Amino acid sequence: VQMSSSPPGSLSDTASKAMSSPVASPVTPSNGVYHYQPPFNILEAKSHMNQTCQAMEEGLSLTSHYVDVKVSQREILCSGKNTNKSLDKEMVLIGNMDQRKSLMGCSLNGNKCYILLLGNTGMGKTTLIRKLCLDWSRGCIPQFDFVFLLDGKALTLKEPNHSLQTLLLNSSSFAPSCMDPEAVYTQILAASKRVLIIFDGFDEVRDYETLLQTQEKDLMTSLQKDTNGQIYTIRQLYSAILQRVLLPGCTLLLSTRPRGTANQLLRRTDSLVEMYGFNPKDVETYLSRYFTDPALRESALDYLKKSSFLHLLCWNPGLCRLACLVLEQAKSLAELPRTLTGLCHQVLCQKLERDNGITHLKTEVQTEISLSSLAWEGVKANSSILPAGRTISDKLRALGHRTGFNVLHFLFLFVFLSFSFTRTVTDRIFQQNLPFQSGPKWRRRSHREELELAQRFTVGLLFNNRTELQRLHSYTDTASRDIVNSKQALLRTHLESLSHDDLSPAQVLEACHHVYEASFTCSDGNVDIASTTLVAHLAVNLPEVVTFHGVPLNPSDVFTVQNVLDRGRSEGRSFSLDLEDSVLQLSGLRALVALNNINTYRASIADVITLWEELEQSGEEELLQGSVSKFKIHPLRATQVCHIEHLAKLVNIHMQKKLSDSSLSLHQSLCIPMHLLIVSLSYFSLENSKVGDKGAEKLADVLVSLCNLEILNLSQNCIGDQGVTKLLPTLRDLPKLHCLSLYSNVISDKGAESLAVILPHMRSLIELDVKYNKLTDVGAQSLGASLRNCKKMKTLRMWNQCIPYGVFEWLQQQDNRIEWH
Ligand SMILES: Nc1ncnc2c1ncn2[C@@H]1O[C@H](COP(=O)(O)OP(=O)(O)OP(=O)(O)O)[C@@H](O)[C@H]1O
Repeated sequence: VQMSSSPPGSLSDTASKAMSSPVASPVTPSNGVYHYQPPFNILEAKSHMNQTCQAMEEGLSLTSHYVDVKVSQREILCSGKNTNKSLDKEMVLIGNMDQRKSLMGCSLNGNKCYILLLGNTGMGKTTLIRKLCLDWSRGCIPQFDFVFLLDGKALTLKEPNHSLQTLLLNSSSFAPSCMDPEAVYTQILAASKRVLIIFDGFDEVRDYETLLQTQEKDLMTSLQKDTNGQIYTIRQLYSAILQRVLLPGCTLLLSTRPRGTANQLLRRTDSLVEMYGFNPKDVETYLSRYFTDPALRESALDYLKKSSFLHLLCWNPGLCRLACLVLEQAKSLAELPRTLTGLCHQVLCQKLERDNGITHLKTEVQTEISLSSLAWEGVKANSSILPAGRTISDKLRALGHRTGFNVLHFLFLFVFLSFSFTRTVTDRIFQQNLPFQSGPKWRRRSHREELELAQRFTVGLLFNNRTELQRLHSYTDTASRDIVNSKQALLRTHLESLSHDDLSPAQVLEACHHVYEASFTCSDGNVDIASTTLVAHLAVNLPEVVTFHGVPLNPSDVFTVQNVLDRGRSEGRSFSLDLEDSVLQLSGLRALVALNNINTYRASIADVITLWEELEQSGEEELLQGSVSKFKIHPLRATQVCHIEHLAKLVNIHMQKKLSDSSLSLHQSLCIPMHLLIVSLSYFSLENSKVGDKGAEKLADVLVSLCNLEILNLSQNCIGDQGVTKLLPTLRDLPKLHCLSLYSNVISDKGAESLAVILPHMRSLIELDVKYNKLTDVGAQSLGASLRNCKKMKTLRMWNQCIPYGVFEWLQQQDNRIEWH
């Protein structure tokens, strides 16, 4: 990740060598030019940071194991209409090809003051942040003299015992001891532009949202005054930093998982950066760093490539690390886990066995509170933190640490869930916590990644090998069999009674995962018949159009979906797939499109074209032909200007009858279905897509081909007179266009006059909307006059504040055939 444009061996390092003692002012005038003077011994702070940030986890260090991942900048769509913004929706979802284009590295160039780093569990946010700190300590980010890494988990500390000074100098990743904290603090305040504060460890966006809520006025005034000796809670201080009450000039970097609503946060954020995990090459790099012995490395890589699902799970760096742990021990390919549950189960057993933990754990369970009830309490409270008020022995706590719950959240959950098949989890509680529940409580909770993972593990474990399960608790064989049997039956009834047509796209994906975990977790290779009927049941009952619209599909998601759809083939089913806004990799798109029981599919046009090009290059004619003929764009939902460009490219392919300029052959036959799809398009909406005048010009080229277009919605797009003038000749030639919306653009009288000239030639037009543009009475009257020659026109929406009501009434009297709004 390129964090800065300046070379290592930076200004601040050089300067700091010369300035090892604190100076009174960081900025001193000399000859009228201000030279920045670093305030204290930066080298000492950097050396401390270097040590604290190096270690990733047991035996791994950033220097030896870090894989340079790319991050992607995402656009924020602020329509301003939605008061309860969900982060997932408000960020512009981009297809794989656009994603690649935006892999440009995260530039902390000082202009971006509020940066949000997004990524799901295990995607490497903390690791990236540590690398950033390490880079700073090595002088690669010279624009910051102070970097403070603050822990989100500290929010749970309720006691008011910090001032800003002690928070930064004692509770962050900063130097362990400061010779003259007062002086350093003064420097920090005076040079807040050279301060980077990083918040890591919050579970989700919601945590930040709550910190942005308005605080009491007295408290804010007191914080602003920053009176010496005054102390606050961590929450108050975090909140004041995020609300720019404290250190207003500093740069903020917040890391979080992307779930939850983020109304206020999105408004403040300057830059949104997302982590996409490892690509196949990164996985190889990781393995080659993890396995230093060449023979071991080769066999691990070979095993991994042969275990499809495990290989795909490595897309998540956290899971890649777990995969390496099992690869390290695997003696044969057959031993490798085939599900997420299997992977976590093996890692857990490995860790427990190494620490001789099973014995401890069994004793603990018998003498202490039951771990299973703790697990369910945690899941029910949506928390991975051990429930407060419970007395948990130090031994158990230490075991939790050893098994990695501080490192990998889900592993921790797994430890506890392994015990959920005990009597303390009654059938009623078990049923209440099964997936796909409805009701307001669940609507809120169902967004929780932890809960979904817990449910997935539960299903996987239930169908796991009995002896494996028994390794983790001390029940007798019969008792454990009864418990598992009764819970398996409950789960089966639950899954089979689902109304599949009512499942949301995300729930369909979850269902695919559940049945996959149930079918393939069992490590002895004996696939349980009951669990495979779950796959068949889902495949038979899925609706004909399976949509994952707007649900990002990672490589392992694609695998489980493919598993169910493919099973549908043997059950005589075929499907239409909606993969629009599913942000899936090309390999995933290819895998799904290649299924021969897929009738049609929709996906990002740019990704689809790239797939075709790849198939053409690799000479896979049959697959190319299939993927062209199955592709469907109708009804087209274009929401960004780049979608117009992609559509233009598609039209171009159709016109030229070849995929690219370098294509040798024409694909006459391949172009026919595409041609039909494009020209059959009747509805085209680009509402609120920042089209602008430039986009309008590109759009005009595309619209030429859409001769069946009936409805065109271009509302809220900043299209002005120039843009509308470019569009008009094309609009005039669309023979079927009966509804045109240019609502809420910036068209003024000049544009309205051009429109008035063209209107009588748009013979099918029935409804025109130019409401909330910049027309005055002049433009309104031009349009009004033109309407007399528009035979079919029935409705004109044109009102805005600049048109006097009298003009409106007058127009109405002139032509009462038209409905005026
Ligand atoms: N770039 C990387 N290079 C090497 N290993 C990585 C990288 N990113 C992540 N990892 C591995 O994945 C593990 C999980 O990563 P990390 O803790 O940074 O994820 P996270 O996004 O912060 O997760 P959470 O949201 O659960 O806190 C790390 O402990 C490390 O082993």
